[in-house]
Amino acid sequence: MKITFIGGGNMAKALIGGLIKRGYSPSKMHVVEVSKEKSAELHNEFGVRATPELAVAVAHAEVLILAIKPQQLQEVALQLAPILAGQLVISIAAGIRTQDMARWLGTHNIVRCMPNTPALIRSGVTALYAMPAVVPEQCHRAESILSAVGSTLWVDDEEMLDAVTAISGSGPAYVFYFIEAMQQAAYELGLDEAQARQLVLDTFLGASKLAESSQEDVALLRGRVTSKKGTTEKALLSMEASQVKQGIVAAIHAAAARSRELGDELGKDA
Ligand SMILES: NC(=O)C1=CN([C@@H]2O[C@H](COP(=O)(O)OP(=O)(O)OC[C@H]3O[C@@H](n4cnc5c(N)ncnc54)[C@H](OP(=O)(O)O)[C@@H]3O)[C@@H](O)[C@H]2O)C=CC1
Ligand SMILES: O=C(O)[C@@H]1CCC=N1
Repeated sequence: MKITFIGGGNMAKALIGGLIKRGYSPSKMHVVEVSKEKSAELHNEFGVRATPELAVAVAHAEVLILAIKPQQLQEVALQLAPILAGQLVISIAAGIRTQDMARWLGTHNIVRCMPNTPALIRSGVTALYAMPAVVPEQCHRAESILSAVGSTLWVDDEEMLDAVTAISGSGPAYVFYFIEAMQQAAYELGLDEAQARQLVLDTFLGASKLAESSQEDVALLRGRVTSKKGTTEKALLSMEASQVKQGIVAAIHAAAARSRELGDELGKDA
């Protein structure tokens, strides 16, 4: 399957890197990227062809992946409209709704999805939504691309993609933020960089694997760490006092609201 990415930034790189690790041939992937430096990087790092020319890269593709910023999408879609030739269009852009893309692109053959950057190591998770006109074979195509770089799920209500964006699309950043905080504490407590890295990352990996393998609620797993009058209890009380959980929940609501807002703001015709 020949895939053309439009936009060769962070998320396109994560998908391309993951697909190559899965065995996709770089020769089957094109990238349309305006920046010469980024194009050279893409070629050197992944061996894919990167060009600023839309027409040639689109003509060769069976699937187009829109990986530009939401603010760039309308302009690119309007350029694509006259040169599309029945290709499946997959958008990974936050917020932008399929009905708006369909109007700009002149096709309903659109799958909107929300991947995340762990796709680079084939540990991503992607939620997908297909416009009603997309035939099962094309849905399968989209799923096969995204499932090559991690797990996938379908949502039948497009609005749920705003929630997905806030949870798993942006989610790696929240996890990295928590890791940064734990590393900072580790340094302050006298551990060196290598020790802090090992202790923090293995704790995240171990706790995630335990939660995944367990049938029990994570609150119960947390309870097993928390000895009466012990250290964890002290830490969790401190987090409660600082309203850490409420802060995280509020932050995720803010991200979902921003996704909806992007759709409202950028979905209007310029
Ligand atoms: N980063 C993430 O974790 C995730 C991002 N997404 C979505 O993926 C999309 C891309 O995000 P991300 O990779 O982070 O953004 P980036 O800014 O890293 O990538 C977008 C790239 O597209 C280039 N570009 C701009 N205009 C054009 C054009 N007309 N033709 C071709 N290329 C162009 C940009 O160049 P320049 O910088 O010069 O403008 C940039 O290199 C967004 O819509 C985002 O919502 C979805 C899931 C997760
Ligand atoms: O921050 C953003 O808007 C994008 C969408 C999800 C992750 N990054």
